[in-house]
Amino acid sequence: MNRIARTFNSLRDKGQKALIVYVTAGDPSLEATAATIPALVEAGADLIEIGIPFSDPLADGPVIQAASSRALAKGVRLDGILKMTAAVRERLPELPLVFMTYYNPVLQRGLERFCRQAKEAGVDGLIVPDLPYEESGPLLREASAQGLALIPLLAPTSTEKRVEAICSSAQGFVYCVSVTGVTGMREKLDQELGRLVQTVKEHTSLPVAVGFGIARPETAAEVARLADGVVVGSAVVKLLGEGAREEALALVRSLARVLHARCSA
Ligand SMILES: O=P(O)(O)OC[C@@H](O)[C@@H](O)c1c[nH]c2ccccc12
Repeated sequence: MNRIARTFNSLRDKGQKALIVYVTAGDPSLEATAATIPALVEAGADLIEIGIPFSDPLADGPVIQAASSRALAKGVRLDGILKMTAAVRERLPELPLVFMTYYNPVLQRGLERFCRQAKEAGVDGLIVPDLPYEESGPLLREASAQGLALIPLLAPTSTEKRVEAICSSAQGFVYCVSVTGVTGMREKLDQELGRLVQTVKEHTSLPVAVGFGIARPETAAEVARLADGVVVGSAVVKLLGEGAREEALALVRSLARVLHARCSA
């Protein structure tokens, strides 16, 4: 069993939900990211999503866009990110690590080489938001060959037919986007979220995580009633970007507290 499955299984056995935390690699520096990830885990993160900064992050809102620009301006590139990831992996052998990358950096490196190098660095899965399911075959093959999970994204606007098709080739977990739009903090979740998670659960036995717009423990608790995990990005990235590291860790602790409270669902 791989680290992603092991983590979700052991949380489920304890009646807990997964806290997935996203960080942009290299903001403010790769050294800082390498030090922040263990601190986030110590604060309660169960899985870390490492964002590879990209110049046209079309699925990202202002907070993560700004973090990506800052990292790129500092000269953060894929080779450095792979090295940083390998160092984190060495420190935290059991932590599930997922790369969030747009398709361009993958294509530039070459699908086979990208997947091999990610695997060598200790990565467990990939999220590629701008790769349409219809065109995901080649990457799915290379990722599978390396034992990397290609984690799909589904939105409240996805039709049931599409949910079914995407679930049939999904690996790791299924990422449900809670709102249509870009990443970022929001006050309210989409009314359709419950229906989407339900439909996904009818088509796969993989864990389901929900992300986009979750910033507060109250919202996380609401989502945890529906899904197996919650993804939090912008809220943490914003605080880290402001140099408010202690506040970022406090936020993660407060999210972990509600998600790791034993629930009966
Ligand atoms: O930032 P938010 O709203 O908390 O959403 C999580 C998100 O940041 C992370 O999963 C992510 C960052 N960039 C992405 C692009 C596509 C899908 C997901 C992501």
